[in-house]
Amino acid sequence: MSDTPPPYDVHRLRELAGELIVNIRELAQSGWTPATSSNFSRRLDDRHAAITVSGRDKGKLKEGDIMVVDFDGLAVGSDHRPSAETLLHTQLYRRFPDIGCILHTHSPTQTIASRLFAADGHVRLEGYELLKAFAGNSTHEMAVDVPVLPNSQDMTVLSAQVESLLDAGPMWGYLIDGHGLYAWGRDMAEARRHLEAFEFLLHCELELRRLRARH
Ligand SMILES: CSCCC(=O)C(=O)COP(=O)(O)O
Ligand SMILES: [Zn+2]
Repeated sequence: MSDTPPPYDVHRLRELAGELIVNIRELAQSGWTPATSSNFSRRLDDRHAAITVSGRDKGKLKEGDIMVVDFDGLAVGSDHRPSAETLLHTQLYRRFPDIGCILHTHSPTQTIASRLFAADGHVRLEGYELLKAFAGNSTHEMAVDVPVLPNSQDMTVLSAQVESLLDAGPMWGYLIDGHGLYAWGRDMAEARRHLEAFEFLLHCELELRRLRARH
């Protein structure tokens, strides 16, 4: 065992791991994390994040299923493999000091919407009261275009696409085609609010599409 203390606050890590586990279990119970999919993280400090270990059943997470990475995506003080999508988390923590929590889920609604709207490159959410759930919005009289990125197993490809989108304007999340949704916020409460707003609004768009196709 090493005598060198870890380069992060161990008490803060335990606190954040507890919060992650409670929230991830709730999301798993909603059916948003099938077949070990999805990954989740919290900023620990200005160089480290707590993130889920790759491949774990998100409905049965324990404290040992949360590990620490630096903002290069390298494991810190752990032999586990961090989420395969770690780079998509660390790029946001690096770029935005205000982001404290990132949630990535694979709900049926998110995945179906990503397929249906992939050709458009975005899903337009317009005129909904729930747009006010996104931090900084105070009216329904606006539109939010949720980007839909082509999927890739190469995280450098995906993260480069995300960087270009972030250069273009403010975002609260994005879809990846045939894959799922990324959403984030200052803390867990804000990230959950954004995630749940996306889920609700995407569901509305899918239902509207279904109903309009009948008439
Ligand atoms: C069987 S899920 C495929 C990988 C994925 O999309 C995901 O969200 C989970 O990957 P992780 O390495 O974070 O477990
Ligand atoms: Zn995924």
